[in-house]
Amino acid sequence: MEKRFGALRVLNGVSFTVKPGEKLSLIGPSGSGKTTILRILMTLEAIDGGSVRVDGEEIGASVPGRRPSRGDRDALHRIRSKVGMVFQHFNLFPHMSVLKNVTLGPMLTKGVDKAQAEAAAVDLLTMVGLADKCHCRPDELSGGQKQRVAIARALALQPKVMLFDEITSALDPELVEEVLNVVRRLAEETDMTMLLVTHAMSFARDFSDRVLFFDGGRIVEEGSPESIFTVPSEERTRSFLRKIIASGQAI
Ligand SMILES: Nc1ncnc2c1ncn2[C@@H]1O[C@H](COP(=O)(O)OP(=O)(O)OP(=O)(O)O)[C@@H](O)[C@H]1O
Repeated sequence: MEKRFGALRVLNGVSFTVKPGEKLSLIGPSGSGKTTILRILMTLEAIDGGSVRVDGEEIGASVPGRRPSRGDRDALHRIRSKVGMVFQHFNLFPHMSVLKNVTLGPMLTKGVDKAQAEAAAVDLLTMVGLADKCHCRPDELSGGQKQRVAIARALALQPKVMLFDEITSALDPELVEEVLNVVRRLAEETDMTMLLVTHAMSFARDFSDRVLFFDGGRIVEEGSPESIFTVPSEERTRSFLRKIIASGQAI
């Protein structure tokens, strides 16, 4: 796929396939295009070249000056219904209770009735350890709790693919583990396909079946966590990891 923002070429011939159930991490320097890939998969950004296929649904590049066809819009809609995303800054609805944040999607987009949506939401909130917070509003929660609500909200739509975009970057350090534990459990206990963009290398190493290293809008190297983190073959990967280690982060 290709992606530009104005004159800036953000993704340049990026091509990869993710197997059903695979846990994939996207790592690389700031600005290398990782978040843009997740936003494309979530249908929040259009591509300028190539195509994207999610669970058999394909979308092609947008054509300047041409409105997307009905078929393109339907494919976008079907892809969106298969993909859930958790963002760095939670993006909860601030004026709604935690429970409503989780029930709204299934009720609006899947026509699930209120009682059923609430029962499912309580189960999910229990799973993320927040059953006692159902009637709180987001501003009454810590960052870690908000992020766990955001995970429950994405799961409520029963996605086949979950995208996690730097979900601990906005958290105080002591809250990071409570969120990562939820992701760890999902990775271990479900067969969802999961893509993770992260600067937390030791988590990427534990979590992933495979790691893609990006730089300058391209995949520079891909492989198992062991190969990427212990014997990277590309100098750009080695240089990136040296900087991470020099900053004091464990890998
Ligand atoms: N909506 C936008 N308009 C213009 N430029 C954008 C937009 N979104 C992203 N970019 C630019 O695209 C490039 C890639 O951004 P992206 O957020 O995908 O990188 P990233 O690898 O996720 O970086 P980080 O690790 O800092 O989040 C950056 O140069 C960024 O400034």
